[in-house]
Parts: sequence; structure tokens; C-alpha cells
Amino acid sequence: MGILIKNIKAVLLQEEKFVIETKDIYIEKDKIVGISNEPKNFIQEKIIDGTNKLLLPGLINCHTHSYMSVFRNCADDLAFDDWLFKNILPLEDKLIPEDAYWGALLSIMEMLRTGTTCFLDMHMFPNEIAKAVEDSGIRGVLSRGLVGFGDDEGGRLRLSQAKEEMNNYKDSSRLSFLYGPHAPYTCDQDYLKIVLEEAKKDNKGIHIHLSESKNEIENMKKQNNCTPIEYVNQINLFDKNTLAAHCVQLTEKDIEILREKKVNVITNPASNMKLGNGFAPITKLMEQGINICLGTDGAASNNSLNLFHEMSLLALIHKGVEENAQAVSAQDALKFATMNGARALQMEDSIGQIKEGMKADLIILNLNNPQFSPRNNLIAGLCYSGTGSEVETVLVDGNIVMEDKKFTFIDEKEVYVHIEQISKRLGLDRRY
Ligand SMILES: CSC[C@H]1O[C@@H](n2cnc3c(O)ncnc32)[C@H](O)[C@@H]1O
Ligand SMILES: [Zn+2]
Repeated sequence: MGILIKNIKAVLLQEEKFVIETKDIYIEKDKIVGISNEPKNFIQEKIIDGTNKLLLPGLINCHTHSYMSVFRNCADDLAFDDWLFKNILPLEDKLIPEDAYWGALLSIMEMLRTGTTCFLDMHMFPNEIAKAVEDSGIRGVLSRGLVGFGDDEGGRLRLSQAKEEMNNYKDSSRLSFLYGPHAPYTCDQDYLKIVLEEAKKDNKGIHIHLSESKNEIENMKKQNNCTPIEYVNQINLFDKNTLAAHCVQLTEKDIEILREKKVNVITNPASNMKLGNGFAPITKLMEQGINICLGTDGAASNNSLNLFHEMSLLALIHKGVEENAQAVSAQDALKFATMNGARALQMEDSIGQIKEGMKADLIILNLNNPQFSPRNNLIAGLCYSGTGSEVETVLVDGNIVMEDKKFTFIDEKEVYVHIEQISKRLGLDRRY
């Protein structure tokens, strides 16, 4: 018994290009088992009428900190160093583990509402985000943020927490893990070597912040006479599949290293602009065939987790900055947010596309919205006109986790009550 989505305009990939075709989509258990125009012998427990609807692969947010939605709109209009070191880190000291659970659920609600079905997280609260992923029905790839210098006690503790969390959830179908050394300015080479050894033993990839701000580059130059990319490459960190968030401030040599080592670059345009860090050299990276995927970063530096917003920004800013209307196309932006993310996470055989045999991680948008009228080129429409508010129904792993905008497994009101309490306790509510 399965789910039949009937007569829907489906966004399919043909020869590396997205096309739209009207199809019936058959889902059994966690997978897409048929994409057809012919009636099929199929026992369905549910039929979804796809008339005037658009079916997309679920979007993949490749860099966020889901617990940080508790800090939304509380440290704004600040440069990166002031934002992180003077405002966010002191606030993080006041958090208790339960706050991270409710923050993650709030983020998951926002992501599902705007069509994200899988996210890569860096967090500091073992088991809390994992529990939120399990409870909500979304797919998550988690990395305990690791900070350490040499073989120090804090670094070892964080690493053991990461391993324990991986072990606790090793059998989950929607959860997987990467190692998450935070950044080269919070992890020295000796600690990075220890993390890399563990990643090799466990056959896990790496998730790290790299080359985000000018100060990061200047400090690294002063202290080690190299760039952050060179610093981590010197200890062969990129031997493991790496997802590097930001990569804004790059030299030609850095780009050559990223290409040669097949590093996945996660671009976060809203966060990079909001913190005054600049723009990643996206077209140069594309020319080198580097896999680029899309992230929102946390809600404290964006301040939203909406990948529709991110796709639009990405395509628009690079046209503007490079004075080239073809710099990043709507097709490119949608690829970054879907199949490139899946490739970076080494999940390209299961998510990121609508294809037989792939996981049923799917989103259904209502086309009866003014921003999608007339329906000339709906791929352009998704990137330049879509807002995310058109997403009505979301499936993850073959389960309907949101239907007509109502969450199946999350009590939305309960989440808001907890978030308000956290905000009051932290003294963040109505400060302005
Ligand atoms: C140790 S858990 C993650 C750690 O990362 C901090 N963080 C959030 N956003 C950014 C960013 O854009 N660059 C660097 N670090 C960031 C977060 O506050 C946590 O401390
Ligand atoms: Zn980040």
C-alpha cells in the first residue's frame, strides 16, 4: 500500500537540466517506485490530487545551526567578529540542552514550511538535535561542533560526545553524521589531525567553516603565514569528503586546492552579506567544476532558513556583482539547492532528484498563487518569484510530514510556547 500523487507537474532532471512534465508519482514505503503517464496496478492508501500543483525534490540546506533560531533577531547589524565573539558566544553560554531541542524544532518547522527536507547541522548539544530530527520526521545530517587545541581536555570531551551521539543514533534511517571541526581559528592542526584520524576510522566526512571573513584570513596569515584553506590542507583534512561552509575570501591557490581535493563548497549568501563578509567567487568555482551547494547558516545571521530566499539571492547577487546576467542561472540555483547538496552529502543515489528508486523526499507547491502566474517558465519562477509560502505538502522518507501546511508530528503551538519562555529567560524578548 502506498501513496499516489496524481496528475502533477513534476520537476525532473533530464541531461543535467530541470524540465517539467505532468506525471503520476507512485510511492511505496520510503521510495518513489513509479513515474508514469500510464495507469499502473497499484494499491494506494492515499491519493493526492496534483492538479495545479508542482512537485519538486525536497530542498537540501547544507549549512545551518538549527538550535540558533532561539537567537533570531537578537544580534543584528553587527560585523562578523562582534556578532560571534561579543554577542553570540556569551549567549550560547547561557543555553541549556533543552533550549537546543526547542530551537531545533522551531528551525525544522521553518525549513519544512519552506520546502527543505534535509539539513546539515553543526551544533553544540549532543542528542538534542538528533531527538528533534527523530520527532519531527525531517532528514538530518548532524555534526557536533568541535573546538580544540592540541590534545586539550575540552577538545577530547567534545570529540567523545560526537562519537557517543553517532553511536546512539546509528540505526536511524533519517539521521547520519559528519565530524564538525568548527574552523581553523578554533581548532589547531594538532587537534584537526586527531579529528581526521577519527573520521578515517569511522569513514565519516568533515563539515567545517572556512575562509569566511577578512579578519580570519589576516590572522591566519600573521600566525601561520598561510590561508585557512592551506592550513587545513597541510594536514590533509581534505582526504575525507569535506563540506566547507562559506569560502568567501579565496586566493587562486585556494581555488586550485578546492578543485584538486574535490572539496564541496557551501555558499551562504544571506549570512555572508548580513555579517559584512562579502560574496563567494561562485562563477570561478563553477568554472573549476567544484561542487557548490547552498546553506542558510543559522537564523541568528540570516535571519531566516528559507532556501527559496537563498536561491533568489544567490542568482541575483552574482549577476549584479559580476555584471553578468548569466553568472548564476535559475537552473544553477535549483541544482545547488537539490542535487549538488545530495552529492556533497554523498547521498546522490537516494535524495536530490525525483527518480524511480530514490527516497520519496518531495515537496508539493500550490501553483494557484499570483507569483506563479502566468506559468511561463516555472524553473525561473521558483528561483525569482517563489517565496516558499507556496509549499503545501512535504514528504520525507515516504512519510507525509506536513499536509496543507499542518505538521504531522510537531505540535506547532507547543514549540512557540517553549521558544517564548527561552527568549524571556535569556532576556532577549522585547529589548528594542
Ligand atoms: C560549536 S557549534 C557551532 C558554533 O558555530 C558558531 N557559528 C554560527 N554561525 C557561524 C558562522 O557563520 N561562522 C562561524 N561560526 C559560526 C556558533 O555560534 C557556534 O558557536
Ligand atoms: Zn555556520
